[in-house]
Amino acid sequence: MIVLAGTIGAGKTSLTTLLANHLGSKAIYESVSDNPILPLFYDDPKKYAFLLQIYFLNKRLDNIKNAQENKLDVIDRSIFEDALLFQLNADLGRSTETEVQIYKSLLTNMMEKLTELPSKDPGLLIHVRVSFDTMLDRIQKRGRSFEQISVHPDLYTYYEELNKRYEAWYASYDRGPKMEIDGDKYDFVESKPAADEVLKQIDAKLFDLGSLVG
Ligand SMILES: Nc1ncnc2c1ncn2[C@@H]1O[C@H](COP(=O)(O)OP(=O)(O)OP(=O)(O)O)[C@@H](O)[C@H]1O
Repeated sequence: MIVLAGTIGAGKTSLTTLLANHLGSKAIYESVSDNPILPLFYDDPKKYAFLLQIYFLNKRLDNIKNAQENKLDVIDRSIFEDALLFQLNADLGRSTETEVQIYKSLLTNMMEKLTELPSKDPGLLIHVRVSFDTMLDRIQKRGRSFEQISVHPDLYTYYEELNKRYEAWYASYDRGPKMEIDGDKYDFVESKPAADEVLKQIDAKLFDLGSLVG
């Protein structure tokens, strides 16, 4: 399986669609509109951070189970970023260190159990890197009301810190092969040439890894 990673609004879901169409494989999405906890979390992060994390853990495990048929199936968000988001929430006082520790130990326990699956670790992780300015632009343009800084001014710090932490997170990711896409340079949603270039870069990596043969 191939997994996308990156901050809020980086374009993971769009690239998942593009890539799965290009490879002729299955795209597996985590639906935001069906998520009943997300708007509650944005309204009252302290109350709902832990519940949201458990909700996502359950969904991500489902996604991994669904992506076992074909090594080119694409998941729009990796399970490995959730701990980064949850730790940030704890550092901002929206959850406690005890909750983070319990979450991490549950995650480790569940991931150990997944050894039974043929491909529990991604064959390739693709990080879409965007600058803080691009991130803010995209969140605003997409217009999900609960994600807007104009609605929840505290989100500015949350987004800024999240964007900063992604760099270290990507550098330390070691579950398998990885690559980065420059989401500032290549607007693969708006520009067909940019989309073609990004797909070319991913194809080249998949060839190198032996996941695609020419
Ligand atoms: N572990 C988590 N903890 C808190 N919030 C999360 C977590 N995972 C996802 N979210 C929230 O869920 C929403 C969707 O996140 P995600 O980044 O997966 O999709 P997205 O913003 O639509 O990304 P893209 O535009 O790159 O497709 C965002 O509001 C994000 O903050």
